[in-house]
Amino acid sequence: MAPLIELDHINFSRNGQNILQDISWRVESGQNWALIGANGSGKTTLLNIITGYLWPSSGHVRVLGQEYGHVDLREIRKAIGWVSVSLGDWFFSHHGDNTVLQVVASGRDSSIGVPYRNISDDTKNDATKALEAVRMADKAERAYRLLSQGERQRVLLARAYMASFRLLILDEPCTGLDIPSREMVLDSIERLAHEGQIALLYVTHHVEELRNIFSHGLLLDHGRILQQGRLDHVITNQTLSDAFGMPIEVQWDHGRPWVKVIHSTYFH
Ligand SMILES: Nc1ncnc2c1ncn2[C@@H]1O[C@H](COP(=O)(O)OP(=O)(O)OP(=O)(O)O)[C@@H](O)[C@H]1O
Repeated sequence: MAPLIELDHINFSRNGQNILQDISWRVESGQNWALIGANGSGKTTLLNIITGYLWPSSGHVRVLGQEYGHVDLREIRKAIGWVSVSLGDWFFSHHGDNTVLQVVASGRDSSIGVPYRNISDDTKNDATKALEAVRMADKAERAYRLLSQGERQRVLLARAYMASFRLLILDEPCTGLDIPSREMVLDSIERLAHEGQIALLYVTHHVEELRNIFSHGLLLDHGRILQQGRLDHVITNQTLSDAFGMPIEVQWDHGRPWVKVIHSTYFH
């Protein structure tokens, strides 16, 4: 089977600034990747190239076996989900009065619009199962706007269950969450990883969010790949200290990395 993502020597510059440099990366199906990097390291730019919203200055992009430039991007995008806090905000402002069930059901055709009526019984049943998977079934009839930030993220994950995505981008889904809310979102992601046939691409600068469902990592530093491969090779004292520009120590616990800043000379 063709790799889900193949990037060959991607460069991207804007206004004379090299934002991404010489990025070569393959994501095979069956792998879940973490995309890690400090603020401004190029993560969002890379995601926009993968989803065809930005065009690289040079290099080749193939996604789901299709070479960009020779493919209908709308078809590719139907196979790629992108869950982010901004998507949650968008639903809040455009469809906040809809019920949680309606928002989840709208994932069935991967459209951004929400079907207000005429949800078939099959879709309703599937949406209810998806809500059970993220432990939100009891709030199915509640208006989406009444949910907390963490609940919103779990509803968007349930919505992603409904679509037949092959690749799901989880773009800093724990932003703004307290510890229990974060762990509940991570529980939902873990269930999605175990139950779904979806490859996950988890974007973060908080490596302690990476539970052991993530097999591989790509670490960006100022638009270049600092390290890629198995997650435990990518997240090390050395690589994180280099990427974040301060001394960091990693401790692994049940396949999950936790970080400690060694001393705070950085800001002095
Ligand atoms: N259109 C553009 N024109 C000029 N510079 C840009 C453009 N888009 C992004 N940049 C710059 O490219 C760099 C990478 O930005 P990007 O948003 O990809 O980083 P990021 O890793 O997603 O950051 P964050 O974690 O803060 O979201 C930044 O320095 C940003 O200012």
